[in-house]
Amino acid sequence: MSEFRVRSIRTLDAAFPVPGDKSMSHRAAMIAGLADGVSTVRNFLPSEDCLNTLGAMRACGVEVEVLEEMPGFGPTTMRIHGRKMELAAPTRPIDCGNSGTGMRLLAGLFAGQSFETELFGDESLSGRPMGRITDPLGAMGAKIDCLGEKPGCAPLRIHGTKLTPIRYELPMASAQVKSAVLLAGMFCDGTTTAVQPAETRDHTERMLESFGVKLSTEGNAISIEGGQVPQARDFQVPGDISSAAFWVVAAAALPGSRLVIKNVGLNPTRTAVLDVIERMGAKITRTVTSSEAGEPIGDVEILGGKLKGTELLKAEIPNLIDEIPVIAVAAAMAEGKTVIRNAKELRVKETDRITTVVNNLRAMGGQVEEFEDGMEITGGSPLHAATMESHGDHRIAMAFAIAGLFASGETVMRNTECVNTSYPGFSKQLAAVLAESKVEADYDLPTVPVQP
Ligand SMILES: O=C(O)C1=C[C@@H](OP(=O)(O)O)[C@@H](O)[C@H](O)C1
Ligand SMILES: C=C(OP(=O)(O)O)C(=O)O
Repeated sequence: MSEFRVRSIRTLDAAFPVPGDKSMSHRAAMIAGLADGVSTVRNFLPSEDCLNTLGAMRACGVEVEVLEEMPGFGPTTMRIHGRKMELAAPTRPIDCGNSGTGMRLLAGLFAGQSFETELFGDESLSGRPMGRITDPLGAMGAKIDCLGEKPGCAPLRIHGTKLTPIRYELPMASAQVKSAVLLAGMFCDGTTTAVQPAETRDHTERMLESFGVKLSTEGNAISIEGGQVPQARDFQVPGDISSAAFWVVAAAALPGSRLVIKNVGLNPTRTAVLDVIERMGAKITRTVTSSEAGEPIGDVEILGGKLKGTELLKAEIPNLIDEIPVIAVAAAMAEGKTVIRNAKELRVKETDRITTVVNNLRAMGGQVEEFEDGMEITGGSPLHAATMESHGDHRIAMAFAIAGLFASGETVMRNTECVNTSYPGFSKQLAAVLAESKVEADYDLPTVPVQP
C-alpha cells in the first residue's frame, strides 16, 4: 500500500503542465470510437478511469494504435479507428473500475445497440446510484438490470434495443446523466432532449459538435437528432483543471508563491474553482492561447496571498463539484467562514466527500461544521499534521496531501494508489514540489525536477 509523507513548505515557485482532462479523455475514446474515420488524439489521460473506457471501446472492436505513452501508465497519443456507429458485441463483461463517468456514459452508448452488455466496477462504483441513468434510458425503451447487492447499483446488464427519443428533465445537475441521454439519443430516430436544472460541464456537446454532429441548445435544454455519424478529427486534450486545482490551492494559500499551469482547459463550465480562489484573495491570471475540439486552452498564473473565507454560489456547485475537497482545504487556511451548501451530490461520489473532508479537516485541527448538503469551515487557525486515510478516493488523497503542505509536522496520507484513477504522476509532482520549494524538511526527498 503506498502513502504520501508531506511536510510544510513556505512558498511554491513553479511552472508545469498537468495531464490531460479526464472528462474529455473519456469522451474522446467514445466519440472517436463511434466516428467515421481515424482520429489522432494527443494528450489523452492515461489514468485508470480513462484506460478502462478505452478498453471498453476496444472490447467493441475499436482499433487503437498507440503512438506515445506516459511511461508506467499508458497511451497519451493514439490513432483511434472509428467504427462508423457500428460497434461489435463485447465478448465479456466490461470493467469500468472506479469511474462513474465511464459507467454512466457507456450505459448511454450501449442502450441503443443490438446486443447485450454487462458493466461492472470496483466496490466504490458498485455502491453509487445508477437509477439516475437507468430511469431515462428505461424511458427510451432500454431494459437495464441492476445486478448489485445494493438496489439500483452496478453491475448493470444492458439489453440493447432500438430506442425511442424522449425529452428528459434531469432531477439533478449531472453532466454524466445529460451525456448518457444524449449519447443514447444518437442511436434513435428523432430528437432527444436533455433538460438540466443548472448548467453542467458541456464537454459532450462541444466534442460532438467538433466531430460535426449537430446539437441545438435552448436555455438549459440540449437536443440531438439521431442518426448522425461523427466525422473523425485530430485534436489535443487540454490539461485537466481539476488536477490543476490541487496546485492552484497550494500556491494560493502560501503568500509569496507564484505558480504557472500551462496548457490547461479553460472551458467556462469548469473554471469556477478559479473564481472562488480568486474571491478568496489569490491573484489569478488566465490567458487563453488556443482552442482544441471546441475547448479553450491556456495558461493560468497564481500569486499566493492571505486568503479570506467565501460563500460558494449555488450555480457554481456543479462547475466545481470535484474541486470541493481541495477548496475546503483552502478554506481552512482562510481567515473567516467559508460556506459550502447545495452540494449533496458529494455524498454519492467515490466516497461520501462531505464526511471524508470533514473528518480529515478535523483530524488536522480544522474547525468545520457538517451539513447534509455541505459544510461550514471556520479557517485561519493553524493546521497540524495527521495520519489520514484516502478511503480509496483520489480527490481526498490529493486534497489532504496539499493540506500537508500547510501543516506543522509530517502528514501521512495512506492508501494513495487511487490517485492513478485521475492523476497519473501526482506523487512524482508532489515530490518535485517538495524538493524544489524551500521545504522545512528534516528527511530525504527524492529529487525529481519540476517538469518544464
Ligand atoms: O461528466 C463528467 O465527466 C463528470 C461529471 C461530474 O459528475 P456528475 O455528472 O455526477 O455531476 C463529475 O463529478 C465527474 O468527475 C466527471
Ligand atoms: C467523481 C469523480 O469521477 P467519477 O464520477 O467519474 O467517478 C471525480 O473524478 O472526482
